Amino acid sequence: MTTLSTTLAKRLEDPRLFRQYAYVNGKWTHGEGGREEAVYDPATNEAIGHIPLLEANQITAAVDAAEDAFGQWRALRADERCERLLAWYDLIQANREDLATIMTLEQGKPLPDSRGEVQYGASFVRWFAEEGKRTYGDTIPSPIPNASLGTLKEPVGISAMITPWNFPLAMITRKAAAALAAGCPVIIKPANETPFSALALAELAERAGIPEGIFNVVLGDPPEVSKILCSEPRIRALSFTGSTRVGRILIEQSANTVKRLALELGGNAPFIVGPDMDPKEAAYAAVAAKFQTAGQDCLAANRILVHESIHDEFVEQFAERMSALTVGNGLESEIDLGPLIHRQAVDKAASIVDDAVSKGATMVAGDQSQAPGENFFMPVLLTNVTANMKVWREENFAPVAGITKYSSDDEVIEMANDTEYGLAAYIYTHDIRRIWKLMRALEYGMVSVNSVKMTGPPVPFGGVKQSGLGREGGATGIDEYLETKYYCLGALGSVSGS
Ligand SMILES: NC(=O)c1ccc[n+]([C@@H]2O[C@H](COP(=O)([O-])OP(=O)(O)OC[C@H]3O[C@@H](n4cnc5c(N)ncnc54)[C@H](O)[C@@H]3O)[C@@H](O)[C@H]2O)c1
Ligand SMILES: N[C@@H](CC=O)C(=O)O
Repeated sequence: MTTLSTTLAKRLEDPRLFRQYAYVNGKWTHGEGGREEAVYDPATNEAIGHIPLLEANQITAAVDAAEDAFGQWRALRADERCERLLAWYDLIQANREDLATIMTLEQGKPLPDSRGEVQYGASFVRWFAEEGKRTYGDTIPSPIPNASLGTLKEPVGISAMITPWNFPLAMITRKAAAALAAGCPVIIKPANETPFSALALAELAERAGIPEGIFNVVLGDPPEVSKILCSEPRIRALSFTGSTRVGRILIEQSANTVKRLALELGGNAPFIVGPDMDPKEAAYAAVAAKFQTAGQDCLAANRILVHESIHDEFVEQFAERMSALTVGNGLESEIDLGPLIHRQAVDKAASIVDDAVSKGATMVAGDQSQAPGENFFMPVLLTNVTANMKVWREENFAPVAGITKYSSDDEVIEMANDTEYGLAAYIYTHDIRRIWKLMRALEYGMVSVNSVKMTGPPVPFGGVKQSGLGREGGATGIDEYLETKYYCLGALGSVSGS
């Protein structure tokens, strides 16, 4: 196994947070078959470390460990699990600068954004630590004589989590904290592009006193590992965040074991600007909603739909604001957009732009000769975007903004819903009737009105249509990891009120 890369060694206050092993049953584990994979800093293409690719029997060993540990963990009182989770939360906070550095090195996002994600990720741990104490069952008025009926909430069992590279920490904590609080052991398979944030979380979970076997991070060839996790009958729940393409594969692979599935999949968010809006205010908001994480965000404004009466002024303001965005290595200061995750993402972005231009879109800005490195993509602004273009149909996951004109509310509703996706939508207008009409008509799991920011621990995060199943966070996020057990206590004698 390679030693710490010099870049990381120099930058971390606590180098033990940088682990190049899987974490199974409380032990740092190498691959028994000797296979490993390099992890690269997308800004420089420098290898920052290596991860082992585990063999099938090692993944099964993680399930064995989780099975052995489950009984003790579920038997803890909810407030005892809460204490462990709060200790984990405190450790994440105490190490936030190192966690942010690791994230920027493996993911590329600017350091202030990484700090924001660490904070965001930690907030789910605190939220679910508390929610675990409120997993109430019900009392049911009995239709059966002399019986008492009700429900208990019980942990679903071993829960597997497969997570993406764009939010390498928060997409783990939003799932794992809920499962742990509910009393479930977790087996996490992070994206191979960004494993080190997950492994740092494992190190901190161990320090927080989360017992061996309860928090596992497995690494390997993604299709190989996912297939084992999906077909393993002892794993009762699978929570996945990633593309709709892979989500569909996991649904199929989980069919034989009839797992509980929570799927947070792709988005294709419309950003609707009403005729009453100040074009500058709306354009600045649209730039913020489009370019976070260099456009590699499931909530990114993928299709910007602007009323014809303010379209030209909006485009002008958008272009001006966009031209002020700085692109560079996320470790440097004053950077707005880091690199894309790898070269294939750059090629995909370029092909989406080429497709749009070949079908009649106008490229207002986006000179790629200015890109500061191989994996960077300069922000692009396209106008005259139409529904036959990839930039409309696909989640572009890149800093490519496409603007389309519309003329009426009914037209924009139809345009916005013209997609298989249904994660998030933005509406910018101050007209209350329009707000209400659009909000009700949009086929999306989340609608944000006059606000770019829409997420946080109390929010039921999730999509409709092919953007997923279930909700993460909020008052119901923990339910993904709980079973409802109904009970009927009969022959109680005549108890008044039973
Ligand atoms: N809805 C949400 O909350 C949310 C949040 C973040 C990202 N996303 C989505 O994630 C996608 C981007 O992330 P990504 O590129 O990492 O997604 P991805 O689907 O390629 O990968 C996600 C995870 O699946 C694994 N994987 C990849 N191929 C696999 C296969 N054939 N079989 C099994 N597992 C496989 C990856 O290793 C990774 O761990 C976007 O579509 C984005 O919208 C959604
Ligand atoms: N930005 C999302 C993650 C999607 O990529 C979130 O806030 O959870």
